[in-house]
Amino acid sequence: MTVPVLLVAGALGAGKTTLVNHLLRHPDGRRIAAIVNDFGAIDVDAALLAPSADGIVSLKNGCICCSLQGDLLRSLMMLTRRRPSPDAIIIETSGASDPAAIASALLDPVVFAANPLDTVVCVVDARQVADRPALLDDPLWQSQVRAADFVILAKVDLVAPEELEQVQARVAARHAGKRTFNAIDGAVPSPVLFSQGHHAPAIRPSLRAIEATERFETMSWTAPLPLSLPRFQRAVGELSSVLLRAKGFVTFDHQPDQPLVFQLVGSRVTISPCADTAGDDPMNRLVLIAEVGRLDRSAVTTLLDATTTAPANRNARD
Ligand SMILES: Nc1nc2c(ncn2[C@@H]2O[C@H](COP(=O)(O)OP(=O)(O)OP(=O)(O)O)[C@@H](O)[C@H]2O)c(=O)[nH]1
Repeated sequence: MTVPVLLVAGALGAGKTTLVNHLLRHPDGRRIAAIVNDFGAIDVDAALLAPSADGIVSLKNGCICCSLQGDLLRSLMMLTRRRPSPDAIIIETSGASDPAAIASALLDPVVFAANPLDTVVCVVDARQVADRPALLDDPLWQSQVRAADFVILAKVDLVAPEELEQVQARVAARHAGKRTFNAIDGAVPSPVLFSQGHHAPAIRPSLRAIEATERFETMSWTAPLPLSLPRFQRAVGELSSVLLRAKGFVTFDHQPDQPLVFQLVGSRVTISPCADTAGDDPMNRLVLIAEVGRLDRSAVTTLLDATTTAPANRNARD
């Protein structure tokens, strides 16, 4: 039994989970399984994925390009053996992953025979590139785009038409001939991503795979009590200059029954309602990611702990 693989790469917060969710919600008759890789210790992406998927495996607390490669290959084998077997398996890399390293593992002849690498896509946040074009020259971003057959320019709803043209021109200038597709909320026609025949993807392994742990560090924060919204907003304001990415679930004291999804990408924050979160998990759980050396863990913990409405903080001013 062979089950082809779609590899979804892209920087932290680019819009990978949103794209995978779109594909799971619009499977066009395919049974699609997914393997998601969160760099942090808390399972945020798996919790945000459509329950309709034909199997989801979450590999967390490391990168499938380095420390979790064995787990990735075991998960692929496990999903392939499911009955009925999936028609396709999507692998969503963590934003810290170098897809070239994952692709070379997948191009191993034994793995390829069972799980041919069908397509590699790189999701690029069009808003981030419009704001900071130099990101395209970052070695990890370059490696992610270079490894891809297609670039998905995500969040095009957040850029003006002339900005979008500039972003497209910048990608083309650095990666001549690379085909790009625009996406809003991950909406890309699935036939583009699931090709009929398998082909050699555009992988050129980088000279040296970029080790995620050399570049990024992550910490988790949890709290069992609701948070004060103004205090949390202030804390996030203070942290946003240090953080590259943060995500997770929060609950505020004025709406203690409404779990919310918290997302921070660069300096952009969104908080949106969440249908459900896992029953026994703490009501607030966040993963925070920054460049190595920039996270003062105890200061961040103290700052965030002070946003809870725990008795010790009740007298703090909002
Ligand atoms: N406005 C807008 N927001 C988007 C779009 N796509 C994704 N987002 C938002 O961008 C944030 C990050 O999206 P994710 O899909 O979680 O990004 P990711 O690449 O999976 O993030 P990591 O796995 O943490 O690297 C979320 O708040 C999304 O709702 C889009 O097309 N338009």
